[in-house]
Amino acid sequence: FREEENTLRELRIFLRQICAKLARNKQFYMFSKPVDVEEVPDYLSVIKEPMDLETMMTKIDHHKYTCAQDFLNDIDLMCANALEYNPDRNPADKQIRHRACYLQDTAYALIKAEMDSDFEDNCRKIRDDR
Ligand SMILES: CC(=O)c1nc(NC(=O)[C@H]2CNCCN2)sc1-c1cc(O)cc(O)c1
Repeated sequence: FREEENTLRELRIFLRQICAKLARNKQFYMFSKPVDVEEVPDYLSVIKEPMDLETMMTKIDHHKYTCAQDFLNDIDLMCANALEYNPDRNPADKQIRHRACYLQDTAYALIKAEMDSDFEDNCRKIRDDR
């Protein structure tokens, strides 16, 4: 059991580094904090489950992620929300969709590049056994 806690601690440290790196990128500014309903008043009537990088950092600290895929699922949610809220062909919507896809691809690439697949397999086993 102590080994499992060590593995999950290592996962949290790794995910914080990934999350911080994404949040530092100016191109992902609009994904860094919860959507500001002052700026986009109808957002919560369209998007049922908002997600952002600050919320994800808090979820790491609350031990909500037991493997990298759980973290990537929230990245996928954040991206899907942006595509859903910005469907139109106008330049503003297109740019936000592009940024959302770029964020998603960057997150997957960072994790695949820096995470040992055996480590992720171990984390998933811990998740599935819980
Ligand atoms: C994150 C997101 O999905 C988002 N989408 C927007 N879309 C629009 O403004 C489109 C909607 N269609 C008509 C043309 N405007 S603004 C916005 C946003 C940007 C920020 O700088 C902070 C923030 O919290 C949210």
